[in-house]
Amino acid sequence: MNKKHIVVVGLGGVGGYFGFKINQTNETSGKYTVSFVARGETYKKVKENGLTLLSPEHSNTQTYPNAVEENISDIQNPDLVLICVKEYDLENVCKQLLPVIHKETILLPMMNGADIYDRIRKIIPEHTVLPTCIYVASHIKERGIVEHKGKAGKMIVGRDPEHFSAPVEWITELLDESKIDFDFKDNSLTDIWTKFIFIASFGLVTAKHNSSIGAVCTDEQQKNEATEIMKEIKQIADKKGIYLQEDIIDKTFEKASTFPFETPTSLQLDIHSGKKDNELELFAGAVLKYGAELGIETPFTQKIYTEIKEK
Ligand SMILES: NC(=O)C1=CN([C@@H]2O[C@H](COP(=O)(O)OP(=O)(O)OC[C@H]3O[C@@H](n4cnc5c(N)ncnc54)[C@H](OP(=O)(O)O)[C@@H]3O)[C@@H](O)[C@H]2O)C=CC1
Ligand SMILES: CC(C)(CO)C(=O)C(=O)O
Repeated sequence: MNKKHIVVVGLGGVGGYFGFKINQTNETSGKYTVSFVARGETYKKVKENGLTLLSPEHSNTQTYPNAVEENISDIQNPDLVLICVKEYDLENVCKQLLPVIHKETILLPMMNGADIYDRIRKIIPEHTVLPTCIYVASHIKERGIVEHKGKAGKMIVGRDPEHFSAPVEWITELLDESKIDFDFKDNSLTDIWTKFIFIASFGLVTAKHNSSIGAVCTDEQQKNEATEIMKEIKQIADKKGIYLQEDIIDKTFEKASTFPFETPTSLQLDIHSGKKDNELELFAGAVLKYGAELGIETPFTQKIYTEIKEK
């Protein structure tokens, strides 16, 4: 039997952490074929030196996949594609994947955001897409070198609602063998939206004020702004039939208060470091789009979206 071909697209914080784990296990077992897709400087570095992960979980920091590709078009017969890019690269990646995937290829987006499944579906309508929620704290230290801090990363992977019976057992086996902490659920949407309500509200408010998670929990104005954004997201989830706890807003503040006071959010860091791209559309754009589609007013998200855009 042919080995399953696993492709990791994007070797940043997420792809560099989870892709490393899958590949390092496979270097010993040889059970799968693993390819990494990276671009520019990252491609050159990983092709030359392998992928480096600095993490308390791995004493051997290097891993070398079966192939490193610079272009998605060079991938052949992928069985599983881990999409590990920021939201602003998603459509571009999906358009390039469409001609290289085969009928049975499964797509596993490892990204934040409530609308990722819908956005992939628009470009890739037929294939199995497993909606997934990711928890990890990892970032690019240098091209080809990813640093992971804190708790072990975790994935909550769900069945595709449109391909509920797609054979995914081999994927859970792969994650198990790779010693990745994961839950597999029939429906992962509650997990995805529970994380979304947190990162969207805290991301937007910290980005507006260049503050911190602690400041959003304690400053009256910031707390109020985050609360109003969460209310809008809760209404959207309700209308979409996605279950969120009734006291999700209190629960979200409780969770946020367990973070060190000064913790920044990724959206805030991206906006205030003047990076060319950021995930504002992922956090606010999605709320505005769903609000308009479902006839739900989203004035607080609209206001903060405009304020951040004007920065
Ligand atoms: N990092 C974290 O701790 C967490 C991140 N997330 C979410 O996960 C998603 C991924 O984030 P993260 O890994 O941090 O992002 P990064 O920016 O660290 O990594 C994304 C990588 O994808 C690469 N990439 C983009 N397009 C292509 C392409 N066409 N071909 C090859 N490589 C490509 C980028 O390349 P280049 O460098 O050239 O731009 C970059 O290296 C986001 O939605 C984020 O919000 C969720 C939980 C935690
Ligand atoms: C947990 C949190 C909100 C802070 O780092 C995050 O994951 C993010 O900003 O993307």
